[in-house]
Amino acid sequence: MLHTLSVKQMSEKLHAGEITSVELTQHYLDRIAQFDPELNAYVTVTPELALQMAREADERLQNGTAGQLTGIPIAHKDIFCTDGVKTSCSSKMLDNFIAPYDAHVVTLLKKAGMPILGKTNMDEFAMGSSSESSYYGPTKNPWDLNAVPGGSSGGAAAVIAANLAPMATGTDTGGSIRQPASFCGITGIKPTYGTVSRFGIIAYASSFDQAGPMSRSAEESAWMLNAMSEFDQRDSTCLEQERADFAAELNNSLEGLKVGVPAEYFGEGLDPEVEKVIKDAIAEIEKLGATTVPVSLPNKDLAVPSYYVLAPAEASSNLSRYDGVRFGHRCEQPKDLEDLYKRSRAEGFGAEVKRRIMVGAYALSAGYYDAYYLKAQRLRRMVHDDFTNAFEQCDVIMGPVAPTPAFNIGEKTDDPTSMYLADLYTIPVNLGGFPGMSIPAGFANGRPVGLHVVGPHFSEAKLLNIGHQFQQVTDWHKQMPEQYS
Ligand SMILES: NC(=O)C[C@H](N)C(=O)O
Repeated sequence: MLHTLSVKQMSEKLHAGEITSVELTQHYLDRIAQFDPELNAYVTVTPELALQMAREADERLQNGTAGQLTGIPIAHKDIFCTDGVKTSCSSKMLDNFIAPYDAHVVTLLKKAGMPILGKTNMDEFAMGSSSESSYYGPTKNPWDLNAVPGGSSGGAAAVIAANLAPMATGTDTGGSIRQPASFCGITGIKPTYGTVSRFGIIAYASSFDQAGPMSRSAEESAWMLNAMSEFDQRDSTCLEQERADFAAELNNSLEGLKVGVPAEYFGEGLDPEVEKVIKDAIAEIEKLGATTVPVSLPNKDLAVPSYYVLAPAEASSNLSRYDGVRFGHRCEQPKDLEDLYKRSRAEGFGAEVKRRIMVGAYALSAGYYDAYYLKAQRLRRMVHDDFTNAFEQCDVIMGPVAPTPAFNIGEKTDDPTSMYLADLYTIPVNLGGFPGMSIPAGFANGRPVGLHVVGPHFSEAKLLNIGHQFQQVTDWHKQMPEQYS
């Protein structure tokens, strides 16, 4: 079965001429047609584009200009602008938006020769942790159709878990790559802020937004991150630095690695089964030569409140461009300009997006700025400093990605605060701009659990090295839900 091969095996077969990219791509398109109506992981499927790109990839494979990922199909989160293809951010607001250009990430992955299967479902404008706030309805978790896949990159995680794409792009503002990766039993890494260009990624909270790869294994994510990161002057926060090889350290030994274990990540609210999976995974890493040291992240509890002032504040500004005039949803027969703005926005945005715009606009309003926004910025610095202090005693920090395995569809939709707390361990990492990775580490109540590995700025290669070594001695990343294997 083609879809059960690793990307490495697919690549070898493509290069050896044993399979063609057209065959591989068609195989995934057939699976999408068969399984996606139930999972709802794709917002748009692009068969003609996929096959056209697959034919081009086959030419490159034949004429010797193909790279490692040439011919491997990919799915893009519907937050990445894709030239000529609907880019909705899972919002009614952009339901009619055909992007006129590619995001830089999309350009780079096109250059790598990866045929685009389609665009994946997500929480509307990336605001959520369950992919339930999508205008197109919730995505289901392939491991259990009653469960959410996590969010906001829930569609991306689900397509990999269900073998409806071997690789996918995601974005992570407060946990949106790592938490769905954990919930769906796949690997995902959020790189250091500034590693991947944000050009052409629909902006949510610009000082946090960062794109990254999602795949089955750490090795595959390393290859994909190599292909998608390159300095881009169109994003002023994109780091101008020498291009790193994120796969360079994959085979290094973990002998002597110092793993920081923060007590605060194992406290109240952590599901005991998740705790056991994480402790067992850390023990496995110790067997590979690592040692653990207790570290402290005393300001952990300030992270969620700080984020939920700053992210909505940035969002209220970023989303002001959707006014029914330039692009996006426009209401029918407006009475006047004010009516046009009001009704277009009222009709185009869903409840969670409206909630955040209101919170953000309030936090930024005259007289409240110091009390909320400025204070939240100070907390952000304190959370950042917790990590830099901890990294003086250890190389990386490990803990759970989320306090629970995937929850049920509908379980948290009426309680935003409990939804926000699903990102309790991931958000602090975004506040500091650090890289963080989720790797499959086991199951709790039959649902996947990810191990969270966080490192200092620019330590992606080390994180992927840890992931790869762990995946040499475990097979959690190879497990597939029975009906999709
Ligand atoms: N976008 C993200 O990283 C997800 C986060 N749960 C949020 O709603 O902001």
